[in-house]
Amino acid sequence: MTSTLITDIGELVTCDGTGEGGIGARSGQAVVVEGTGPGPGTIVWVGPASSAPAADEVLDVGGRCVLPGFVDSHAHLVFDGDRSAEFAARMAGQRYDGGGIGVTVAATRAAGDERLRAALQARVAEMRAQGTTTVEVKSGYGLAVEHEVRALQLAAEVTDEVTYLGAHFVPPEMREDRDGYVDLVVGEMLQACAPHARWIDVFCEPASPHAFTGEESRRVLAAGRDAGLELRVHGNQIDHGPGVRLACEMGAASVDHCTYLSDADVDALVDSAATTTATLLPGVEFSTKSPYPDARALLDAGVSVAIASDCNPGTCFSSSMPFMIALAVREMGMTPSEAVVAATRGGARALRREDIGRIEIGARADLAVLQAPNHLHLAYRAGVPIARALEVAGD
Ligand SMILES: N=CN[C@@H](CCC(=O)O)C(=O)O
Ligand SMILES: [Zn+2]
Repeated sequence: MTSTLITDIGELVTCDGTGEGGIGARSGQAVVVEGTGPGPGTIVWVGPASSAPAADEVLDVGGRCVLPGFVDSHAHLVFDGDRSAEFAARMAGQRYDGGGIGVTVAATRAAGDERLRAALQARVAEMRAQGTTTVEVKSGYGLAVEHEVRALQLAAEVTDEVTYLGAHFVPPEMREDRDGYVDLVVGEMLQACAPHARWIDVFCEPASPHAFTGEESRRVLAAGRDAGLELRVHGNQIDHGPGVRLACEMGAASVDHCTYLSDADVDALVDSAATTTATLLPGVEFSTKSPYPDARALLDAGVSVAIASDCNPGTCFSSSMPFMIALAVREMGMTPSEAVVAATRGGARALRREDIGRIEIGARADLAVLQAPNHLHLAYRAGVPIARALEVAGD
């Protein structure tokens, strides 16, 4: 067991629920971490630097800001292929309708295991280099039994938060038999995939011919729950629809996107705030030229809000949680404190995790450090790589 005392912290952002937006930011603090390595240690002490206990090692962070590592609770990282031309077309006015998923499915199916693994590992490393210490990873670009299982197995090599998303898109070979594809997703594919996943997700979007209706989504989620998986939903991304209310009704941990919300959707999110988090993905609005959801109104109404990257080749090929924080502040009406909390403790809540997303005694020592004195710089210095995961001896 090695203990490490982290000292000379400019601002310690605990996200402990106190202070403006729950940021729990304090100066003059120190943190002690204990670990046996490999893997993250545990936070064993937090308090005034003047009364810090002795430790085996001292890590002087030189007046920088220390905060919980970002919890990116929505990402699609197992894929091959390039869709940059689709992005350029959208910037020229084309609307996103989900059809491009088929391009990624073809490329991903054709890729060898080693190629997919290397790409996945590089994406996770890219995230860590920007301060993300937990990421959820979905399947959904295989859409055939062996390809979905392969994606989940690869995802499990890099995270515990693995999500089965067979209901991402109706693949081309099943286009004439949608019902048959849903049968597969809730039948043989689910049986093969459930042992490799914690979560099940569905792209509930009746506005897209490529995605799933409310009733199809209900079937997928119910089958997943029966198979022991917990629920997440892609909802209300392209247009108004049933996704948000379905997620709330079925007790999903998170409903993600929430771009188009009716008053009834907001009411459902308020009523379900103890169970269901609205995970906002502002990089998608940026990359699809869509309207940003009104996070201010959701927070004021009492909705549980997280922000995540949705890193994927179609709607947002950015892995940067600092960029998402900057967008949340600039475009969605969140204060800098609220955005940081939504990217840490909020993401943890969307994953039903209490051991991450906060700096408290007993939490995992998943920490990030900023090349800056305080958290305001995350949005203030948008586009500048000031955040990174903090490596602590004993980890
Ligand atoms: N909308 C569904 N899934 C992804 C996009 C997938 C893609 O276009 O490749 C999303 O979360 O935005
Ligand atoms: Zn997604």
